[in-house]
Amino acid sequence: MIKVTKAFKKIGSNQVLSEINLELESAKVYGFQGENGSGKTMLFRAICGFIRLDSGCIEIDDLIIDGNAIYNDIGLLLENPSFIDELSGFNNLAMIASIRKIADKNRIIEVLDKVGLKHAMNKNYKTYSLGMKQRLGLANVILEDPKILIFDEPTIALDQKGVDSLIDIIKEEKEKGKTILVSSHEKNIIEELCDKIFFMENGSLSEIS
Ligand SMILES: Nc1ncnc2c1ncn2[C@@H]1O[C@H](COP(=O)(O)OP(=O)(O)OP(=O)(O)O)[C@@H](O)[C@H]1O
Repeated sequence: MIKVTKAFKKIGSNQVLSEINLELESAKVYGFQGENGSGKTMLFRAICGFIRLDSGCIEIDDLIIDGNAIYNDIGLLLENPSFIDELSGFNNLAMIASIRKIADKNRIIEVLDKVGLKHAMNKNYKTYSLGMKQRLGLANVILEDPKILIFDEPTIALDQKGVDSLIDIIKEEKEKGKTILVSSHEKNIIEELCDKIFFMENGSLSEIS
């Protein structure tokens, strides 16, 4: 369970998160909509512990997320995932997997297959198209089977086949009991996938459905 209580963050004179309250459960998909700059990415970063709130609190499974503690069972896909140019897609994931040793070689191949990149897994990342880079980002998010999955604009640069695999992945992960957060400007994707939809505006959050 993710619990956000009165989360507040100002950067300069800009109120990027304004008294946000949220409770997110497992086995649910939550959609976040809102104009560019409305605060969706900031909220995701705060949940991951990448930015420190000015006030308020974020708790995940009773762990308070602050400068001292982060919850490490989260897979996050940010808008522009970046990997090492000179390594192949496979070796980029293998390097990441070598840190926690949760995913082995077979798991890496399995996720690359799932996102439709198996055929190109030995090619250097720098030769990947934008959509292939986004697919590798997706593979990285699910690689270690995290309990919480956050997808920030996941459809960027994906072709229809890529979008279809993304939808299948999100549905499958929900079935496995994951808590899933998705931001997208594509209304139909949000409506098809999400159990609850939130709208962000100038750092404030409201519930649409
Ligand atoms: N590194 C930063 N330093 C200062 N302000 C920032 C920084 N990153 C984002 N902001 C500001 O925080 C606010 C929220 O931005 P955020 O990236 O969360 O928007 P978003 O809803 O994710 O937008 P988009 O739909 O374009 O992805 C914006 O006003 C933005 O200008």
